[in-house]
Amino acid sequence: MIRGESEAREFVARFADAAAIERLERLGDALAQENERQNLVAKASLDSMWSRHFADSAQLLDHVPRETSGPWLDLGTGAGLPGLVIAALCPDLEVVLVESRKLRVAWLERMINELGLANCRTEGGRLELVESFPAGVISARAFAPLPKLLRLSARFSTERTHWVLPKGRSAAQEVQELPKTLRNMFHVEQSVTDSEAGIVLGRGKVREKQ
Ligand SMILES: C[S@@+](CC[C@H](N)C(=O)[O-])C[C@H]1O[C@@H](n2cnc3c(N)ncnc32)[C@H](O)[C@@H]1O
Repeated sequence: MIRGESEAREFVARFADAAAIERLERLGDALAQENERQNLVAKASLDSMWSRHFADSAQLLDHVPRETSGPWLDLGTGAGLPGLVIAALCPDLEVVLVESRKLRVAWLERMINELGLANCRTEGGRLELVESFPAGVISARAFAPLPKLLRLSARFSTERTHWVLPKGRSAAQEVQELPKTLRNMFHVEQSVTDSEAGIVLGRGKVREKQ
């Protein structure tokens, strides 16, 4: 379990080179500033940016095989979590950020430009209106209850899709409440940033009609 900001930095550094860590430093500074204009993350979390946000996002990489090809589809990216952090850490991986709120989309696009993330793009608008494509990975943090999340994103999944869904303290219960066929597809691993939080993990195609 990660305790404190310096452990969180060390944890994130496992996944990336110095240039990527520098990108996250810049992202952290910009996020703190932007948070004064729009409410991107809880104010109280700004002092623990690395543990609450960056390590919390980066840990998803431990659940996706290195050879996985993209695109990595992040639903309801908001402040950039986890999708923008993943894009900053993995410049060779194509990452698509879906976000419906205009101000947040503008923030994400500004950061993609400022950090020079040629591997990352936004789909500004509601997920329901985004044209389907086969996603290598689907992630979503604090986006929607699991049944709704799966219903809205099923059409992007294939037999090869990895699902990495940080779900906080409700993870096990949300999986338990899924219909049996879906329940068998998913399991929960403990988060390294919060001992009571879980990440819902799975592989494969979710049918659009459940
Ligand atoms: C609670 S925030 C979480 C943001 C970020 N993932 C995080 O963990 O900090 C949920 C985000 O999903 C976006 N959102 C909600 N419904 C959406 C939809 N149908 N399509 C695209 N974005 C959506 C919201 O605008 C919001 O930014």
